[in-house]
Amino acid sequence: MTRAELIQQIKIKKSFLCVGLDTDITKIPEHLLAEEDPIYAFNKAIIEATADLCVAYKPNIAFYESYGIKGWQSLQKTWKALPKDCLSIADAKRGDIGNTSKMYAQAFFDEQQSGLGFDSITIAPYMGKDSVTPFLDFDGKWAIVLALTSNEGSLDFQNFQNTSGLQLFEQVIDKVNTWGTIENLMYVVGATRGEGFIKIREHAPDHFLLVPGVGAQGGSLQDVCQYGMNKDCGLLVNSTRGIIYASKGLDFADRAREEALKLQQEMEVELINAGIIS
Ligand SMILES: O=c1ccn([C@@H]2O[C@H](COP(=O)(O)O)[C@@H](O)[C@H]2O)c(=O)[nH]1
Repeated sequence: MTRAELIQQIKIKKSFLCVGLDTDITKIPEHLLAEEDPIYAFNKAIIEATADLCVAYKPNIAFYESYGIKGWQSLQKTWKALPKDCLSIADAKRGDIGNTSKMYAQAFFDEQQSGLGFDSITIAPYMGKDSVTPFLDFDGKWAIVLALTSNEGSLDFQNFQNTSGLQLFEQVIDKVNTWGTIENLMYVVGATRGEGFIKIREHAPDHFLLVPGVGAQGGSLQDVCQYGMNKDCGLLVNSTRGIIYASKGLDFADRAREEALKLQQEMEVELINAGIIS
């Protein structure tokens, strides 16, 4: 999916919601455990219940690879069930020396080789240029690079200042910007970082940001929009547990839809206030 197509979907759906698919078999409704592939059955129901309300889906790969071969099969079926008008994000946080990163990129992008053809993948940039650029060599695909994450531990390194007063996440963005473009690079910025978005936008005014941390982690959608939205919206705001685990009963998909709808409605207001839609 291109940047222009993503912006178009945001305008059509009046939403910049990304639904996380971190499917934990211990948290899904009991009646699904009788299914041949309970994880896929759960994901399919969530996708069908939310597809018109979101512009992206983000399976976190840990929740699939932890089940070995069966988990990868659930992931593949889930990826195939994702609507074509939504950006598919493999939240895999990969990155290694160049020839290994190339294999990771093939694993998630090259459908002919691996059976998976995600639109984008999250990348940990710690190993530098050769660990990131193999993901940028795939036409039409996106690398979503960790910049300022939502977790407590983000403060361990990401805020370190150099002698010019620039924090590490600012230096990361400045450097990574030189490897790609706003057409194939996004950054991860946690919704819990509020005013941190001001600095992020100084360094990446036009890039899309993938923003996890609303819902279960307590980040504020309003703050994210106030400090992080740009003229094209420039945001994909993710919620996972707050949507997919809204109920453990027979009504789980309906309750997931209700939670997604609440976020979509708040997003519509933000898009109208910013003059992006009318
Ligand atoms: O900084 C980051 C980067 C990634 N994540 C991932 O996003 C989702 C958040 O799930 P919630 O249930 O909505 O909290 C999850 O897959 C994380 O691994 C993040 O939270 N923060």
